[in-house]
Amino acid sequence: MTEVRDTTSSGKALFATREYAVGDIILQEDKPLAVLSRSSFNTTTNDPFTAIAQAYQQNSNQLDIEGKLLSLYHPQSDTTNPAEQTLWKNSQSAAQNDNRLHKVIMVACCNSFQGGYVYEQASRINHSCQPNALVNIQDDTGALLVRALTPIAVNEEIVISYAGLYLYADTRARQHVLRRDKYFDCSCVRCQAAVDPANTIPCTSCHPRHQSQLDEATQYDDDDEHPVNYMIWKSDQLICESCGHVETSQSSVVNVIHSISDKVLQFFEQYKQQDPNSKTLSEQDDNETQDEEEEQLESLLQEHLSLASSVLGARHWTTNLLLLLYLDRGLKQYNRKLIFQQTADDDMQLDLAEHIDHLQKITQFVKRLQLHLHPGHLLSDVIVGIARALVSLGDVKSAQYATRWLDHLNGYEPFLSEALVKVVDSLKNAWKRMEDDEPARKKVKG
Ligand SMILES: C[S@@+](CC[C@H](N)C(=O)[O-])C[C@H]1O[C@@H](n2cnc3c(N)ncnc32)[C@H](O)[C@@H]1O
Repeated sequence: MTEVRDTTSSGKALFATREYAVGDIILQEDKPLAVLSRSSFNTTTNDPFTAIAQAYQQNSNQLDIEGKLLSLYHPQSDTTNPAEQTLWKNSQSAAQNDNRLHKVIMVACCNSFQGGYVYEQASRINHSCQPNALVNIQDDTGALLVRALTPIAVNEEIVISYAGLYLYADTRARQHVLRRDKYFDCSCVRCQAAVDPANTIPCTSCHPRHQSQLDEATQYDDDDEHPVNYMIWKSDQLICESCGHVETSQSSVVNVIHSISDKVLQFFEQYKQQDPNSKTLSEQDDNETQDEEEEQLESLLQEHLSLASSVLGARHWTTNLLLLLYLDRGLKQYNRKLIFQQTADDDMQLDLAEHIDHLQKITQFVKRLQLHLHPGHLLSDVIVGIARALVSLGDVKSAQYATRWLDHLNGYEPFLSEALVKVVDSLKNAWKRMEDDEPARKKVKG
């Protein structure tokens, strides 16, 4: 049960009128009000604003929904917000002097979910970098469910993340992406907090750099006898938690952090566009070109990961999100190899040990952010990937270890697809099946 109310800083918003526990359904909309995206209709342009205009004009119930669409949020002509001014200006020519169409385009830009879906109620839900709810949309029908990610009290605002993977980035990067892609300046609690744990680097005084590079022990931070001292971003400066050394926002260190963060952000965009999994069938290249692109992308990923970890260290968001992409790719390659080889050879076992080490590091990073979100929110796919790879080794011990990893997903079941819940259950029980089969296997071997 929810209600739309006005707020002082972010327009209208959706509020809870009863308590919700984690996993409860807050809102359900069986179909969207409109689908306004390039892929939804037969659009013939590369300009995203013209694509929205074409999609709208081809929408058969255009006249019935126009009133409802125009009542959704869109910038006014006198807006003083630079991001909204840009949206206003850049979308104007696509509307070809049709004021209503211009507003529809802006409504789509400010309110649509992935796939171009715009909803009557869900499009009233504001963004927060500390969300308490998660939206799930069925690809084919556009049916939408909003579930509570954290316990929600009566009169609490329902907030979701519009930031995708960047939810786990630092404040500067999140704000940049939201301004660029969603046209607003985020005023959420996390953006206003003094401390930004995603922007953490080894202390520049305790760990002097050689040609701006960290030594390997500091970079990997896995030697318990020589712990690394970290600087945390607090109220506009980096402060060492151990020696008290300070780097102000004007220091060259901060410039370096910004320039690497910008480079990584650019790389993420390139990765999103080139990743074969995110391309539609008509966009996919032939096998040879695909292999070349894959190789290039992989070496670029490695290059960026090595830059981030050697300069910004193991706890910085750039290192951890790049590591997550690397892990995801590694697990997919592992599974592909397994299909051809049936059993994992020594090299694959070493790869798997490295993947597990990476997953441990990213899990620690997520905990340090203190977002009050379940680790499954970022890591469910890779946790299942690791468990699948462990079970494929075929021995009881590895399968038991897989179960321990899958236990990290306890409590996150309402957010997993039905198919994935089945996979998780079957992987969790794999060691019991192996144990039952063990005498028979030993007999065959003997
Ligand atoms: C999908 S609408 C959400 C509902 C909207 N507030 C309304 O009045 O209908 C998205 C717009 O809400 C505002 N908004 C959402 N989250 C915000 C936030 N964290 N900080 C500031 N503005 C926000 C921005 O104007 C954004 O373009």
